[in-house]
Amino acid sequence: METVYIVKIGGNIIDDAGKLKQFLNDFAQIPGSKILIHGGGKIATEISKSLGIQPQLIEGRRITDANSLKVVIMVYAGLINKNIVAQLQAAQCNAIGLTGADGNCIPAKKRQVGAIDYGFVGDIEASQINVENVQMLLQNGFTPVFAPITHDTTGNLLNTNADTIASTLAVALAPYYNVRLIYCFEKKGVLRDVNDEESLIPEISPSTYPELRENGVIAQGMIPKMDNALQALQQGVKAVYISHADDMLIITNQQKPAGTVLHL
Ligand SMILES: Nc1ncnc2c1ncn2[C@@H]1O[C@H](COP(=O)(O)OP(=O)(O)O)[C@@H](O)[C@H]1O
Ligand SMILES: CC(=O)N[C@@H](CCC(=O)OP(=O)(O)O)C(=O)O
Repeated sequence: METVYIVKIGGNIIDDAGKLKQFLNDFAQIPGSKILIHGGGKIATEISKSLGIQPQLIEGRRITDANSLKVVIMVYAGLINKNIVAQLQAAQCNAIGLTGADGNCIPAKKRQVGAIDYGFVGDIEASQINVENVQMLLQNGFTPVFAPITHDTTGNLLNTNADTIASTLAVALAPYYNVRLIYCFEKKGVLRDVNDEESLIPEISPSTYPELRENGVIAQGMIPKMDNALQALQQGVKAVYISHADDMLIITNQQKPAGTVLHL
């Protein structure tokens, strides 16, 4: 089976022009088929505030009202996605920027109102992803770059967590490729003390995760990341890492572990 690296890059790296450039130059050096999924929550939060729209997040997930939706579409599908594509092109990586609506790659369902009304947030399923369209791009030498925006197939765009897009895409491609999923961010990996870079937890499994979550070691944005990462592993993705953006090439090009490795 051909290997595909699916890499997710988060808001704290995207927010720093120097770090983003370094990361994209590294990403361009990954050999073979690869897909990039980017977030950008931090920038959306800043731009929302500058427009007088107060952002609201619960456990790393954004409450997306009509005005917030306009902001995230502009920021994720426009500003961030197109800047990333241009920089990858400059690094000789034939990137093509997409939302889930493009080529109907990632259809979604608007989240039902439960205890919390998340607004215009899209939930996605691996079985609904149009794998053939993604494969067609990979087979023709393109590197898809997905923004965290999906659509409901009736004309409405929706906001979907970027970590979830990465894991769901990874699961959808798992029957066809040796999929290796890497969540890159600004810390060494999952840390026992979020302020101590030396406190890396090298391995996490479904049996060790609940305790880490209950005692608050894993909090905020790390909760959806861990939930998604473990689900991907349980659904056929061959390897999942949560690592520093600077360590990505250790995994992809040197084929050594880095950061936190998830295992069953
Ligand atoms: N145990 C932990 N180890 C590392 N980061 C953690 C941990 N618990 C919470 N976090 C937080 O999770 C954040 C990463 O998730 P998120 O905010 O979604 O960022 P990104 O989109 O950049 O990946 C870190 O910046 C950190 O503040
Ligand atoms: C529904 C939802 O939460 N969507 C996320 C999408 C962006 C994202 O995931 O960005 P990071 O990876 O940088 O956190 C949001 O708007 O914050």
